[in-house]
Order: sequence, then C-alpha cells, then structure tokens
Amino acid sequence: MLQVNQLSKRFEGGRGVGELNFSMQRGEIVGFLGPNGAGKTTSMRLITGYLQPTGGQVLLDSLSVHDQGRRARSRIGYLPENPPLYHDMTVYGYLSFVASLRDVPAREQKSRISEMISRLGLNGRERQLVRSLSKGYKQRLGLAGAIIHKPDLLVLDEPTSGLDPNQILEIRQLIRELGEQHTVLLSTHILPEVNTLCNRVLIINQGKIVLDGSPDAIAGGTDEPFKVAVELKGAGSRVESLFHGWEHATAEVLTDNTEKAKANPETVRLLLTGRSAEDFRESLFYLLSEAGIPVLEMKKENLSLEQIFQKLTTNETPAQNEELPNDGKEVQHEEDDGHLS
Ligand SMILES: Nc1ncnc2c1ncn2[C@@H]1O[C@H](COP(=O)(O)OP(=O)(O)OP(=O)(O)O)[C@@H](O)[C@H]1O
Repeated sequence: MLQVNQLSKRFEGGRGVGELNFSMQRGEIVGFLGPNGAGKTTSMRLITGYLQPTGGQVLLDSLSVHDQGRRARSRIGYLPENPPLYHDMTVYGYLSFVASLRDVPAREQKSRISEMISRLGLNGRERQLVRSLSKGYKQRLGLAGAIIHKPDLLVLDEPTSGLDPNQILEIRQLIRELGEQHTVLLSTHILPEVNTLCNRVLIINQGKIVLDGSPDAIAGGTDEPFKVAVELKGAGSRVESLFHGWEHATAEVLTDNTEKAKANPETVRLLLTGRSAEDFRESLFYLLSEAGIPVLEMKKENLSLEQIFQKLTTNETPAQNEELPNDGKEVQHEEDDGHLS
C-alpha cells in the first residue's frame, strides 16, 4: 500500500536522508529504528507529506503524497514526536477542531469524536483542558487526533518517548489495537518496543536504510550462536563437569558483583553459548533437572540495539564478538561516508 521510491531530502551541510526505498503492505506494523539524528523524523515528515523531498516519491496505493497531496494525506494519520495540541482547548474541543480540519463530514463528527474518546480511553475527560492532562493522556489525545479521519496508514514518531513505564505499556497496547485496523509505521529508539509491537523492522543510519528484516532476525539472527544466561542454585563446583564437552553449548561463569549475588553465594550465573543457532533450552532444562540443580532464571540473550547499530554502521566487531544476523537483509551501499551524494 505504501511505496517509497528513491526518496531524499538534503538539508544545508549535506545532512538529511538519501534515496530511501522500501514498501509496506496493508496490515503491517513496521518499526523504524535508528540512532539520534539518523533521519527517522525527516523520513516520516516526507512520507506524510509535511516536508517536500529533494527527490523521489511516496505513493499510497498509487496516489502521490506530494503531487496529489490532499487526497493522499486524507488517508494518512501522523503523530509527530511532540503532537501539536492546543493547550487552552478542552479534549472535546480539540477533537472537534481536528475532525473539521481533517474533513470528517459535519453530520458524522459527533459520533466519530465519541468513538475516539472511548477507543483511546479518554472517557470522563471530555471537558478537561488539554494543558491539565498528563503526558500519557496527551499522547492518547494526539493518537485520537491522528486517527479521527480513519486513515489507512498511521505514522507515529516515537510514540512512547517521555512516558513513564505504565504509560508506555498503555500506549503500546493502544498501538497494538490500532494495528488491527491500520497499517502502522512507528519510529523508536527502543529495541524491545519493536520486538513486542512490530512484524518488520527498518534500521536507518545516516539517512540510509541499512537493514530490513524481522525483529527476531535483527535481535537474534538465525546464524548467531544461540545464547542463554542462566542463574543456578547450588551448582557450585559441579558446573565445570556438567558442561564439559556438552554437545549443545559451552559455559562461561559470569562474575556478578551485585549485592544480591553477594547475599546468595551458592548461586552461580552462566552464559551458555550454543554450538549452533539451534535453541537448546529444552535440553538444558533436562540436563539441569537430571542433575537436580534448580534454575532460578533462564534468559535468551539477544544483540543489544547498540551492538546492532555498531555492527551495521561501522566495520568494527561489536563486543562479545557478535556478528550480524544474516536473516535480516543487510543493504549494501557503495558510498557510506555519512554524506549524501
Ligand atoms: N530543518 C532542518 N534543517 C537542517 N538539518 C536538519 C533539519 N531537520 C533535520 N536535520 C538534520 O537531518 C538529520 C536527520 O535528522 P532527524 O531529525 O530526521 O533524525 P532522527 O533520526 O529523527 O533523530 P532523533 O532520534 O534524534 O529524533 C540530522 O543530521 C539533523 O540535524
């Protein structure tokens, strides 16, 4: 439904985004990840038609966002990082204003506003001034404004930024629900956010897409050795003999200087690195249960976002000798010196 072709925006000094190419299918929730200044906001402003490109085009079901702006934009909802809320309006007044602005037919406005209020959990706050809403409720109101005209494509710029942990969970749940009816492109700095929300991830760096793949491929990678961190009780000196020559993984004892670890000297933390990408957790469970060793914690270890960015954006090997997961499609660029050609 969305086709981004050779899209570029060059600002003074050679910064901006250059030659973005990707498409999105109806129903996808795509995460747009990248370090600060990578070009996420600029790309989103281009895709939503808020910024004129230097080159290329954005097509929404063959409608050009820049040449057939009004028609195309009526099918896009955009929540910028700082939603443009009018603080002296009430919640109801703001939604009524946005409904008119987005050409919701006058006879449908009342029911549409009620629908948005109940869908975004704003009930009881209709008469409240926007300025008195918490950041989480402001974000809900921004989302309500972004979808009031029932767009096909929803573009969300860092929708959970600046929220507290409870608000983050609430907004993520709302996005999940919105994803059932809208195609969603959302930018974030947070890797777990894409793992829980998205079925596809685009990573952008220095204005170029450097990876396009599934969250699993990016965070774990099918060619990566499978890694698990475990915390075991009372394993003590048996650890070495237990894992010596084990067919599935090698074990490394992790030094743990936390107060919790000092208070429980009989526990041991291990990093187990698989001999292949195969998931060995079930075999590990049986090995430990047959040895009568209680497992206090077992956690699959993924690449951190920093390690992924480091690998994608430099030629250095990240810490712990992590390699790039091959299942994500790494995009090769002939010229990658940080400037747009
Ligand atoms: N209006 C502008 N004029 C000049 N340069 C700009 C303008 N807007 C963005 N840039 C530059 O373009 C690049 C991409 O910026 P952008 O805001 O799109 O990044 P981002 O990935 O959204 O970053 P962040 O995660 O920090 O919000 C940066 O180098 C930025 O300084």
